[in-house]
Amino acid sequence: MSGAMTERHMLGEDEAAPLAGLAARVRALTEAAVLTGVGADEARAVADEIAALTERLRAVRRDAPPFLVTDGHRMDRQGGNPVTGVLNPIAPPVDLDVTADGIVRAEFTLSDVYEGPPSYVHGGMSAMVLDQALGMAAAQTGVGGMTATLELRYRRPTPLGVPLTVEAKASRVEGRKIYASGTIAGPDGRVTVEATAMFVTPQHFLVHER
Ligand SMILES: CCCCCCCC(=O)SCCNC(=O)CCNC(=O)[C@H](O)C(C)(C)COP(=O)(O)OP(=O)(O)OC[C@H]1O[C@@H](n2cnc3c(N)ncnc32)[C@H](O)[C@@H]1OP(=O)(O)O
Repeated sequence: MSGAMTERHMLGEDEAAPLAGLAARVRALTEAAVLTGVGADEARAVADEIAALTERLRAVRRDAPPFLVTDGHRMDRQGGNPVTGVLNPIAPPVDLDVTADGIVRAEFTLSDVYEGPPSYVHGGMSAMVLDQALGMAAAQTGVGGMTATLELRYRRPTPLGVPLTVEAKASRVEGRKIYASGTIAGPDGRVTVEATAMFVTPQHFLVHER
C-alpha cells in the first residue's frame, strides 16, 4: 500500500541518479509507444521484452515510493510525484522553482503523451500541473495543505511540444485555509489556463509537521 504514513526509504544522490535515469528511459519508451508505427509482430515482440524487464524491476519492491534526500523545499523530496518527480516516468517532469517572494514557476514542455483534443494538452494534465504549482505556492506560507477546491478557466487551447510557463502564488491565509492562484501560458506569453484554489491544512499536518 502507498500511504502517507508508510515509512519511506531515503535515496541519496548515488541511489537516486540511476533511478532517475531509468525513469527518463521509461518516459522515452512511453512516448515511443504512443507514436510508434511498427507492425503487429514487432509490437508484440517489444511488449514481451518489456514484460521481462518489468519482472526484473519487480524482483525488489518497496511498499511506497522513496523520498529523495534534499535540503530544498519539502516537495523536492517526493521523487515519485506525478508532476515534478524525476523518479516517476509519468511526470514530464515539471521542475518547479520558488523565488524569494514565494512565486512558484517553471518552464516545461508537454509531449504527445499528454494529448487531449488533437494537437493540444489534455485539460486534466493542465489541472494537475496547476494543482501542484498552487499547492507548492500555498506551502510557501507555512505548513501547506490538501487541495479543497480547484477552479480552472480554460481560456484557449494549450499547445503540445512547445515551451510553456506555469506560475503560481499564494494570495492569503485565513486560519487553516490558504488561497492561491496561477496560470499556464504559451510561448507567446498568452495565458491558456487560469486557476484558483483553496488548500486546507489538516489538523494532523499541524501536529506532526510543524
Ligand atoms: C507542497 C504540496 C503540493 C501538493 C499539491 C497537490 C495537492 C493535492 O493534490 S492534495 C489531493 C487532493 N485533495 C484531497 O484529497 C483533499 C481531500 N479532503 C480532505 O482531506 C479534507 O476534506 C480537507 C483536509 C480538505 C479538509 O478536512 P478538515 O481539516 O477536516 O476540514 P474541516 O475542519 O471540515 O474544514 C475546515 C474549513 O475548511 C472548509 N472546507 C473544507 N473542505 C472544503 C471544501 N472542499 N470546499 C470548501 N470548503 C472546505 C470548511 O468549511 C471549514 O471552513 P470554516 O472553518 O470556515 O468552517
